[in-house]
Amino acid sequence: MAHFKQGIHVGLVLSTLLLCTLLLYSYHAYLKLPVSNFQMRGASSKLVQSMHDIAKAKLRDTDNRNQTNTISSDEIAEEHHCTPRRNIVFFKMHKCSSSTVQNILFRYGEEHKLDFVLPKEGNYLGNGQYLFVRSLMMKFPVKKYNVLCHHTRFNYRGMAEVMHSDAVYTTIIRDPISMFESLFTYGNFALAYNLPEDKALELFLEKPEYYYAIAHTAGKLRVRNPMLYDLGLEDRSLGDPLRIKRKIHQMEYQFDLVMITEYFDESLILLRDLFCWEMDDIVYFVLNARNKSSVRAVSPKTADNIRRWNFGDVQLYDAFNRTFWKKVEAFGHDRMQREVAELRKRKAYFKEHCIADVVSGDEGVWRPPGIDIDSFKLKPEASKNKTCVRMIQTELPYSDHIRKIQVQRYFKSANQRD
Ligand SMILES: Nc1ncnc2c1ncn2[C@@H]1O[C@H](COP(=O)(O)OS(=O)(=O)O)[C@@H](OP(=O)(O)O)[C@H]1O
Repeated sequence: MAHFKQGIHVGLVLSTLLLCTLLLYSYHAYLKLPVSNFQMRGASSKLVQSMHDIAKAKLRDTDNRNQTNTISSDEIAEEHHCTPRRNIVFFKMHKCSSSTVQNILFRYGEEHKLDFVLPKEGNYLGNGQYLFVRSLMMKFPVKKYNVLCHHTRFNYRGMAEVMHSDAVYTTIIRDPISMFESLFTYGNFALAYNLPEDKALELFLEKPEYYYAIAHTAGKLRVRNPMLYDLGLEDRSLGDPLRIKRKIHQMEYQFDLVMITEYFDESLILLRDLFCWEMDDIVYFVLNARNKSSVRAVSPKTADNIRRWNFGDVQLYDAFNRTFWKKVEAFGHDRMQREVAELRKRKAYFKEHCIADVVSGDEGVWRPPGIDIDSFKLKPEASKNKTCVRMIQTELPYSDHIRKIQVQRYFKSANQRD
């Protein structure tokens, strides 16, 4: 009996020791886990971001969002250095300063001879209603493409099929109030709903369900939660709180960076950090801005109505605003201030050297009837400077140019090239 008790005692001591060892081991393993983006600081941010990227790439490759992925140290070491990103999806969100970002990508892609996913003509992959699928694009003899940055409806699977597996996914969103007003006015929804132009927005928002039903039948207009619509949320889910929540949650995994129009320069600094690009790669002039005379004032009541009707976009904006500021915090507020100041200095430099004048309603710049768009006139000496010329080039002519050089690259023999 005494032996038996002693045996139990020894057994208990041994199992306690084993348990302690296991606990210590797990704690050690826990400490080695990647910290969240929120905790990132300065130089370490790229490493953690890379780990995050690898984890996301794995998530995508396995296409199993519930699976837990382990990251090997080899993978981390390989990703530790900063290599400029050339495989990029920029989901071009309507009326969210996306033409300005697209121009940055056009310039970088042209300079580095990257392969773009291109519409067969014009600037839309599809007609704005279809989710992206490869049949909407021009075919080139390449297995995968580098950059996708034209208007379409977001479809992660469809895009992943044509993009490299390490592509970074980005987009931009805007305050739902100014976004909706811009979309409504620029899109001339007054005409579509047969409403008097000067009160169309207010009248639409008095009976949005009624007008939405008309739009729905016509299957044409993105008038409810337009950002979520662009992001691929099905029409029938645009008023469904649960599906909206799920969509936003899914986006947290699918996008590496969601920029914010209201913090455009800060957004570009985060983009530059993610892409590992030079400061001059992200300089820009604001493109596709309406002249003030074409912008409608929004009263507080109308603003409330816009928010109520577009509650999904409001949730989207709020969620990614929080994510955005966590990223800024991780990046470092001081560093952000310094880099924004540097970007603005470079912008001022290019403005001084390139721009003679800002004009409104230029015939050469596409604009909807009745809307004036601001555009730029170059200084005579800048008209031969490629950077200046490209920086002011609007979406349609620049898309044509990119299409032309890509066709030349793949389909025309050397002696046919001009
Ligand atoms: N840098 C920067 N900062 C703030 N706002 C900016 C910027 N660049 C463009 N914009 C505004 O974005 C609107 C145009 O958006 P898009 O280019 O996405 O429009 S489009 O869908 O391609 O037609 C358009 O908004 P509205 O003028 O209100 O229509 C532009 O003024």
